[in-house]
Amino acid sequence: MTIPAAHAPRTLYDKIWDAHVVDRQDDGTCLLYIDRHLVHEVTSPQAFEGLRMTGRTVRAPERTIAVPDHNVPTTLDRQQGIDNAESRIQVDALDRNAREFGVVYYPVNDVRQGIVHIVGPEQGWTLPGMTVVCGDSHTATHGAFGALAHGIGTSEVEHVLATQTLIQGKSRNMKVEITGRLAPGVTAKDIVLRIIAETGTAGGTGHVIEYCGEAIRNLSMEGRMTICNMAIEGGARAGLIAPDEVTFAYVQGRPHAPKGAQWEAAVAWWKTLFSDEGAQFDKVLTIRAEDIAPTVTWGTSPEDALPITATVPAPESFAGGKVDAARRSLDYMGLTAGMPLTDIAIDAVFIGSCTNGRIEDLRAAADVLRGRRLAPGVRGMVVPGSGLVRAQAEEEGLDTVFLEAGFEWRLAGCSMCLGMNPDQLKPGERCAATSNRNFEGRQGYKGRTHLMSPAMAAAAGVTGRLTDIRAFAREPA
Ligand SMILES: CC(C)[C@H](C(=O)O)[C@@H](O)C(=O)O
Ligand code: SF4
Repeated sequence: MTIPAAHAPRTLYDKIWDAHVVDRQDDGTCLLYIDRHLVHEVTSPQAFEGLRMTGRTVRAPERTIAVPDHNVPTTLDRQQGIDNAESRIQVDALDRNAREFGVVYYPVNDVRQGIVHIVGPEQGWTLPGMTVVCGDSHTATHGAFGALAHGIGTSEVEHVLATQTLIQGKSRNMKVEITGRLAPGVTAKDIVLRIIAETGTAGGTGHVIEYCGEAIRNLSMEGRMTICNMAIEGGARAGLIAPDEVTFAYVQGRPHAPKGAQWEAAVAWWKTLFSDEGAQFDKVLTIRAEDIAPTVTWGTSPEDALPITATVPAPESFAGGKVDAARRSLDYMGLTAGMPLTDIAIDAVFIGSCTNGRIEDLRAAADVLRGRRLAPGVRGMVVPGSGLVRAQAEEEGLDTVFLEAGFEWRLAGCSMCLGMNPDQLKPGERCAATSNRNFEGRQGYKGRTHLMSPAMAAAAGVTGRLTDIRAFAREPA
């Protein structure tokens, strides 16, 4: 029996896509309606300039949300302004553009300012079933709500500003299922590092990944955002998680979430947003949660990830082109094959970013640090993902825990995730980081990055070495 097209089982991705098609060309290319356009200062100046030069306006300013994050200083004196000219020009341009074009705007001195991917969900701009775009690759984060969230380039930013639509070809469907339950000490970050270690950074190329399975269902929204945030590091166009009661509870009551009868109607629709029984995926990966260990990266690509109990791999153990890449990675990272990962000494700890800069991440780090101190010679920085995350942490006394442990307690921004502001590693410095990219120079010229969960980064700070949180948790503070 052939199932009529209208009733053919569809994936979550298919459903959101279909609901947003404005126009379809013969070759399948579509014009999609965009529900939310998030804007930061790095990828928007030319786009606004393009509008200005052609006398156009922003089509839907009430759906356009601007916030500076990459270049802002995170020190308490940041109202004094930005020293670096390039950074200052970008932040000033956003300020001028946001006001001139009348978009929603959280300036640097607003308590709601923060990393764009933390602010969107926090304010209730990001909702299930929406299309969300931003001139930023980690827009995938918003997929945690069951929203189709794409990173776009600057010319596309201009197109969306002007038309509230985006030209897109449809990606293929990929399913990543995490069955069973996570062991103690294992977090969303470990799941996603493990996934990328298995698929490689190109494994998701041309696909939208839907993450599902018991271990995903059991994650908080914070954990789900950590997973979707790194979909892009696995090469995918976007990551998605079907919305459920956890999602609705997170969204309800947020400033821009629907209210009253609109809320009821919205939830009724959101409940239809899941992949139908029998829906076809082009690619499937299944991992047992029980098999996932606390995971860290050893190299200069997010796929260079291993359980903390492993040793630094020998380049010859890889196949093809990866042999040279691994050799170069080890050289850059200053590591020797065969060395236990837990022998790697660190100089710095960075807790923050759109991957792990939310309140739960800060709580997890503080739980490890309570009554403990950074190892001698190790410097640490906690950078909340938004002003509201910072305020919440202070209400819970987490700032005191961090300060007593010897960490700096900063204002919100991207900070040392990519060091576009003064928060950078010095050449040769090695950092336990909760961010998402360990590329050469990512956190500062010749800086060395090991990616891991907030609890693992905190534990590394205390011992001065990469540390297995499971063994650490048994030691008295
Ligand atoms: C600056 C911006 C365009 C970039 C991105 O697209 O991801 C940044 O956020 C990053 O994480 O490298
Ligand atoms: S926190 Fe890092 S990954 Fe996230 S948007 Fe900022 S620079 Fe990009």
